[in-house]
Amino acid sequence: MNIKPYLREIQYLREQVVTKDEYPFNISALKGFQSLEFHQDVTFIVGENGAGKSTLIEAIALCLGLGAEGGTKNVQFSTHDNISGLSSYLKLIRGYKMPDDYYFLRAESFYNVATYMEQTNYLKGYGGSPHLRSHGEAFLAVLTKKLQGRGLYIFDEPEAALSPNRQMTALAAIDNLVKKRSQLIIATHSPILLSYPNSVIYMLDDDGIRKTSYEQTPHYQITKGFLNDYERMLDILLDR
Ligand SMILES: Nc1ncnc2c1ncn2[C@@H]1O[C@H](COP(=O)(O)OP(=O)(O)OP(=O)(O)O)[C@@H](O)[C@H]1O
Repeated sequence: MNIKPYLREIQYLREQVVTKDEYPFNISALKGFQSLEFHQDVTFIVGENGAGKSTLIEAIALCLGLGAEGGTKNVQFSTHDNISGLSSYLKLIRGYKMPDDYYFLRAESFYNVATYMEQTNYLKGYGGSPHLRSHGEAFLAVLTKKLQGRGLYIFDEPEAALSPNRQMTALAAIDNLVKKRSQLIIATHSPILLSYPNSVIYMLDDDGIRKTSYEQTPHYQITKGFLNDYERMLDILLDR
């Protein structure tokens, strides 16, 4: 029996927002946004820097009861006071089964989570202190050791510390988690991760949030264009 998706949809209660001209409600991509349906395996959120991916991903994580800086549900701390109010206006539509496991892997604050895990001496599943590994090694240890499957996992730029080779390792780790009945929601800039087939890709831009295909993403097109003819691209970019 298929127990997924754990999370079916989010709905944005925009009509209840009073301060529509303030962050995060003034983000262009959110202006016409009403709801977003999740894929039972992987949902990708993409968009240009500043499009609002982290804001949306953080709000989904907060609605699920995860801490803003990441980690498991037990990790609840904040090193700074810049959490957006978006989560108060999101309604989660869940599936009929709850996941057994939750994790929010957030590249920008992973260091803080690692410090917190060390201070609280709770390193179970991490295979030792993340601080005693490279940034990329520590990320991969979360994907391959900490996450147990049957989980709902939220990742924000998991590729941040990974070489292209290790991004392919991460892709295989994501597939392994899907095969262990997990559902993942991933904000990414990685054309390697985005190739994952059992997925939907949502693009955030000034026109809103829309579904797109892998080959239509700028990530695919720009990377392909650059690598296919990097000398010509360098001529243009460097004006030579
Ligand atoms: N705490 C904040 N207060 C005010 N504006 C903010 C805050 N955090 C982010 N913003 C703005 O909101 C917009 C969306 O930011 P967000 O971090 O969600 O983008 P992103 O798509 O995740 O970008 P990136 O790919 O660079 O991580 C940006 O214009 C950003 O400057």
